Amino acid sequence: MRTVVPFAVSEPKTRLSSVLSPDERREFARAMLDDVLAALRALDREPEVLATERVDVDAPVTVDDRPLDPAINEVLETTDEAVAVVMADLALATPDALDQLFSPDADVVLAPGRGGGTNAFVARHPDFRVDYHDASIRDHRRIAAELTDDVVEVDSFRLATDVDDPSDLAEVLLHGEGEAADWLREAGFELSVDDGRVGVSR
Ligand SMILES: Nc1nc2c(ncn2[C@@H]2O[C@H](COP(=O)(O)OP(=O)(O)OP(=O)(O)O)[C@@H](O)[C@H]2O)c(=O)[nH]1
Ligand SMILES: C[C@H](OP(=O)(O)O)C(=O)O
Repeated sequence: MRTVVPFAVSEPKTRLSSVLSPDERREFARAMLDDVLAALRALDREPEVLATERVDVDAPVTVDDRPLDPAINEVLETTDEAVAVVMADLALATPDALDQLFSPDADVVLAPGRGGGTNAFVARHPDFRVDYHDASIRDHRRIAAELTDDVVEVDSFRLATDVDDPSDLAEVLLHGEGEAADWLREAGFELSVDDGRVGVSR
């Protein structure tokens, strides 16, 4: 099985622009990527990074500057074995959580994200293709169902938590166990609880 981690290098996490500078977004995105790669390696996976431009990471890198759909679909079209795709912003992903993605021996395994995305998947069916963005889990459920009945969805808080918006940073401080949580603390972020509302302050 190929394990692919897509990574936007130059302008990542624009939805965090209100709380992080461009350089901070690059650093934070990189910390989350490193956490995801480490969690995959702890499962004896050999992740490869599908990056929008050259990047110096401790993993094989394929550069493809096209958007996610054509880049990932080319991997699916040209690979004669199962493919796993795990997003680089799953800052809560642990080996145990990721094991829920790899353990089911189904034609397609989907890990939905809060807000409707598709945070990870495993495709053993050779004709599965991706259609990311705009609540993509709906599209991927349809695409998989058109191919096979053998589809499993992962119910995992950790795999469902991708870091898109400033409100997600609280989850990283609460539950993150890797570099991304450390990076936030070193950048001066703290958890804030005000009248039951949880957020971050800096
Ligand atoms: N290779 C590749 N990876 C991408 C691309 N767009 C997003 N990604 C990665 O896919 C993951 C999920 O995508 P998003 O949550 O949209 O990440 P993002 O584009 O950095 O975030 P926003 O700018 O806030 O939309 C992130 O870890 C990105 O690094 C792309 O066009 N190509
Ligand atoms: C890539 C995209 O991420 P989102 O924009 O939903 O965070 C998706 O999962 O379809």
